[in-house]
Amino acid sequence: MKNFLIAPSILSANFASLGQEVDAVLAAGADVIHFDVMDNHYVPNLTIGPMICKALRDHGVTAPIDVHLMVRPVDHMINEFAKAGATMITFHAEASDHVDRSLQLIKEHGLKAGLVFNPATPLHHLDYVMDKLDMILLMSVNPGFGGQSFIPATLQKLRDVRKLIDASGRDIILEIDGGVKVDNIREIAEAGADMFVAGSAIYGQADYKKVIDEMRSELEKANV
Ligand SMILES: O=C(CO)[C@@H](O)[C@H](O)COP(=O)(O)O
Repeated sequence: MKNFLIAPSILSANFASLGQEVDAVLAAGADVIHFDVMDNHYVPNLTIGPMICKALRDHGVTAPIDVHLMVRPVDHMINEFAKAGATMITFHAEASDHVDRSLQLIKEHGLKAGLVFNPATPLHHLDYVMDKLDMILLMSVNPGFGGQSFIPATLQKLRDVRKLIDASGRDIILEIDGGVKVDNIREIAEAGADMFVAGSAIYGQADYKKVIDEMRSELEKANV
């Protein structure tokens, strides 16, 4: 089976006990912690910053932390999250004045770097930077909130990006975020995704292990 990664989004966790919420999804079999950073400027919501990322590291979290920056500008936050213990950092191309420089900055910190595309953002931002990407994150909802429905047009976009990645010959993770559930994860995998962010589908259930196991068993059936 392909190396699929399941990344619970802590946006849907209980922030009053975040350390335990992260421990619980990792014990339940999650591969990566997805960390949504919103600034009430690039997106109409305000969430968590580098202090919380560092607090999770200090709490003892050793799993990869995937920081999704929904902020404008991005470079200062890249530096702060690198210090705070991020493993990978993605940002929206239109939120950076200098996309190539921001990608380089992430790489200089020794972290995985990626670009994020909103549902209607065209893929031309990939031109000329494929060689600097470790990940590409496609949003399958408009960013800002958990609990939205998967936008079906994203399936074709996944197929298009999968072709670009395969043609590049590079080992770039294709990440999908928004409305991922047990009942659509297989189709999303078949469209080309490797890494699956799921917030409400996991944290909205009492038994995190049961959902993650169900997701994995759907992924095992994927024809890829
Ligand atoms: O970045 C975002 C929203 O902007 C996501 O990471 C959501 O947190 C995903 O939540 P669900 O759609 O899985 O509930």
